[in-house]
Amino acid sequence: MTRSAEGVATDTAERRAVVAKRVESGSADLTEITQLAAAAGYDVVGELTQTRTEDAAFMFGKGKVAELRDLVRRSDATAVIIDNDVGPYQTFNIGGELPEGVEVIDRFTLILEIFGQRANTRKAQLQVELAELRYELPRAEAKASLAKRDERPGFMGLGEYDESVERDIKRQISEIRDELESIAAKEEARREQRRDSGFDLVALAGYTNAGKSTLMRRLAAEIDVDENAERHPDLDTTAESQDMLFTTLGTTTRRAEMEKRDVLLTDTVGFIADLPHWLVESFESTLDSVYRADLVLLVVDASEPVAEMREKLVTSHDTLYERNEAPIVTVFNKVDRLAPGVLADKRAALSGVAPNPVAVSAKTGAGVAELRDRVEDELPDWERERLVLPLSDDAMSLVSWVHDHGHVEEETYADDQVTLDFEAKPSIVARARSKASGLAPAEST
Ligand SMILES: Nc1nc2c(ncn2[C@@H]2O[C@H](COP(=O)(O)OP(=O)(O)OP(=O)(O)O)[C@@H](O)[C@H]2O)c(=O)[nH]1
Ligand SMILES: [Mg+2]
Repeated sequence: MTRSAEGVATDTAERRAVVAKRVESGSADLTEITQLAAAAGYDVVGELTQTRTEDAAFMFGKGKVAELRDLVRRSDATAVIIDNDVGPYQTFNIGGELPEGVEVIDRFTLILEIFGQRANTRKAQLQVELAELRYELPRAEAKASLAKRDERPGFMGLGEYDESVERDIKRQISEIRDELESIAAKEEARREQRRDSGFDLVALAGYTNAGKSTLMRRLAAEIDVDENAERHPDLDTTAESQDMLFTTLGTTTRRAEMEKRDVLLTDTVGFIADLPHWLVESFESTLDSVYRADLVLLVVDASEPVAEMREKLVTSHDTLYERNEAPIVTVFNKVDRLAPGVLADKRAALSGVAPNPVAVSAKTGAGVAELRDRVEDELPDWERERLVLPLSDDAMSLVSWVHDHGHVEEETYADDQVTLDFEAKPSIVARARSKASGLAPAEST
């Protein structure tokens, strides 16, 4: 795939990359790194793979590096993207063999580059910065020890300088952590406030490109953004969809169109396999809206081969396992791309990792009604309550409050009282009861 990146960044016209990968055995698969390169705005102009044990100095064999240099020259590439965990020395050594000015990028710096381009909220920017600093820290340490070892005069000063760089990085990391924590606390308060208003919080999770944002738009009702956007920056009408990895980085929340329940749906950043722990940790709080939801919809692309679906389901479950508190419903998306009969086979093959999935096409809308029903079924049960209220202004505002926060089954008016039969979340029922008990009896006229 050599997709040019319209709309990603303006200065990407001149970005051409050779993608390369080393594996210990078997043959290297460049599909994902090529997609990531495209997502970052590179034209992939060459490919190179090698099956061999790791070379300590160059990652690849020396001959392979020479081949890489020729390929870079021929294709006029501006960068080499390596789908391995390339050490700082290896990066330096490979760079030294390449034409002047050609960048050496590994899988993680590439992902960081994508995140950096997409980060459009303070939180996302802080997370990218944090990940960059955590990537830099061991490299600064390596440089400092190199400088110390080096006996050439004049390098002593550099050694001391680099230790101060290290201290500086650590200080910045701790400042960013503090700010992220305070953002997380605000978000938690906002979730609680939304719950108090009677909303159930449903989060979309899953591997990048599974179709979360497309499904979100299917399920969502239009909301008045002008009114809400400023107060809640995550209430956004546009959760972009593109056939690209990591289209969505920040979280977007919209109200879902449901029969009974008031649901707020949050779209989140996609998962991806094989991320180093420091990168996952830097983005941990992005997933708070998943971990702290009332229900999680785990979306998988059902048009992919079973083996890939299984791997992605396992990765997703691993990511959720530690911290997730909510029930999970698996959604098989893109069923419009499946030949008849294939869906049943995939369901059977994956029943161990995806029991009872809902099959949908976010694109055509097939199965979406069933998904809505399933969401309402799986959300924590509502309580039934009957309140008898006087006919006063205060009681009338309680009646409309109950309408806003629950589902009124029956509302019967008699001469001097109204009977309200309704269902709502337990916390809402409790509040309605306490409001009702505080009402003065109706004044007789
Ligand atoms: N055929 C088909 N394509 C779909 C369907 N749902 C989504 N897509 C396509 O799949 C691609 C990815 O969709 P997105 O909604 O951006 O996926 P995402 O999970 O939000 O991806 P990230 O934001 O990168 O994590 C887009 O090209 C969509 O048009 C579907 O039901 N059928
Ligand atoms: Mg998305």
